[in-house]
Amino acid sequence: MEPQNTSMGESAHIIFTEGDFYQSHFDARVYFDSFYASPQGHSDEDYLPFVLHQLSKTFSAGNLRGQRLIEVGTGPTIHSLISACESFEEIVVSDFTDSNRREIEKWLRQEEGCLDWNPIIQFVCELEGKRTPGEVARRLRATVKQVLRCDVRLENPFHPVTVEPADCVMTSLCLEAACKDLDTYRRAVQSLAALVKPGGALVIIGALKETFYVVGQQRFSCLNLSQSFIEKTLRDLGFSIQQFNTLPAKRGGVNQVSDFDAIFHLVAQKWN
Ligand SMILES: C[S@@+](CC[C@H](N)C(=O)[O-])C[C@H]1O[C@@H](n2cnc3c(N)ncnc32)[C@H](O)[C@@H]1O
Repeated sequence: MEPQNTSMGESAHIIFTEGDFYQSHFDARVYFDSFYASPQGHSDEDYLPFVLHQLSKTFSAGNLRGQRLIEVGTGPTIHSLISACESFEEIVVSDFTDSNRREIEKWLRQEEGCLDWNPIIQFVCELEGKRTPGEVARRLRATVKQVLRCDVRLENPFHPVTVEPADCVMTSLCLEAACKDLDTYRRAVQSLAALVKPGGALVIIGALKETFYVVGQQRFSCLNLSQSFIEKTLRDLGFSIQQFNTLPAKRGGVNQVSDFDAIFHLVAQKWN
């Protein structure tokens, strides 16, 4: 099924690209080459340096640590875990798409032809001035204990596997891609919230007012989100928002690969 304007009598509607579409159309390698081949990320966006800086600040502060971190909708990426991996004993990563999980497993096992995260790891090491890239890669490979299939639209995203609640649950650019409407988004955040231990934290990276992004020639839908809706969703679930940082899209720039107004990074703490 192609996401396109579909003639339905008088009206036309756009099909939202959900999980199954990712399974058949999301190219992990093209995604990596477009957005993660260097620390600058895609030339139309300032997304990647902003996110790496925010995650570094979040996990260097020292108050966000514990036994387990779960990342949901990891895709084929590990950049979000570079700063976090020192603060947790065990990391669980997950994605809907088989090929994305395979790319992560290839990197974890250092298989030939795996994605080259060295430039990004090096950038974070220079930013933090504490660890060498070799130490980071070793720590990360030792800390990621599970690579699970997940579907954020389910009450238990890892069904039929059960994962014990964690000190930190993180997700990056997944929910707006996976959820076709605001109700689905709200329910997905609720499922992630249930995976956070009392007193633990939810870290979300996402895009505001985004309706699409492009990977190679393939266009994917995004749910148009506002900051106020995200904040209300989290407060209603018993979270206090500790940080909500935004980076507006490049001023005057032409972004051919997406149409977001801003990138956000938030940290929210679950009340006991
Ligand atoms: C834009 S990518 C983000 C990947 C990565 N987290 C990042 O920050 O670059 C969106 C990811 O959401 C995943 N995804 C789509 N639908 C999903 C669902 N229902 N449940 C879990 N993940 C889903 C896709 O497979 C893809 O890896």
